Amino acid sequence: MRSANLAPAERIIVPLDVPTVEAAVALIDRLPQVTFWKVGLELFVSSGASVLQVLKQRHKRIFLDLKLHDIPNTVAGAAAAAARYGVDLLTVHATNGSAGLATAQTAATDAATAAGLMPPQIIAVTVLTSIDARTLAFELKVPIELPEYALNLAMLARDSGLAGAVCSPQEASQLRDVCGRDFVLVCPGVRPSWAIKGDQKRVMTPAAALAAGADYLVIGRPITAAADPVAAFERICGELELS
Ligand SMILES: O=c1ccn([C@@H]2O[C@H](COP(=O)(O)O)[C@@H](O)[C@H]2O)c(=O)[nH]1
Repeated sequence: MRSANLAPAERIIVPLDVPTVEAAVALIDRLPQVTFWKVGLELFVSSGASVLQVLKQRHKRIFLDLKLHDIPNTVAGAAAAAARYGVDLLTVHATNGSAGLATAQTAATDAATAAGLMPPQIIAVTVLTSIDARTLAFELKVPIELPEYALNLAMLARDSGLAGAVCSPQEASQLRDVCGRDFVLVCPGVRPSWAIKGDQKRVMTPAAALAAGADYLVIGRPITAAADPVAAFERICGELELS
């Protein structure tokens, strides 16, 4: 999934972080200009896969953000099941290690091919954007600097055959330089200057994130929790077009 010729609006992935499929459909229909939606843990756990069908019917691209993390056999089974839904992107944690990452990609590719579908691009979550350097060092006891740790995890994903990584835009430039132009970088932790950070710790503005090398920006609450989500989405697109 090369992203070279995409318009700014096509680079924005909006998460459906809502508790019911009805709320998800309302959001999808309120924002017809959004081409790429993310289904994450809240909606998938509450409502299962039905929303994926809704998105398919509306010809939307789908990022299934389940952040799979388990032993290789279990991750492979879940990745294969996800691939049979015909999703475009799927997440696993890079900390699965190389065996789990490689098995997930193979299982997803085999399952999609057997079903006559395009295989999903599997991308590895490096360091959650809600984690700051202090938490990484003092709670998680990771003994190297956060940017170096994120880079190591991205390289592990690349060397295990994955298509890309999820990272903070603060690490995007370094990951782009090392992992190459074709490695897909998906960045949450994106906040326009006028939005609040909430629980996100390692943030950048949308324009700065794209300039740093992100292919896709995951932008949720600044759009979905805005009084006028359509105006918020258009404002971000306008800022990206000016940059
Ligand atoms: O490191 C990560 C990985 C995934 N996410 C997901 O992205 C969105 C961000 O939503 P906002 O409302 O823009 O904060 C959310 O669905 C997370 O699960 C992330 O934030 N950080």
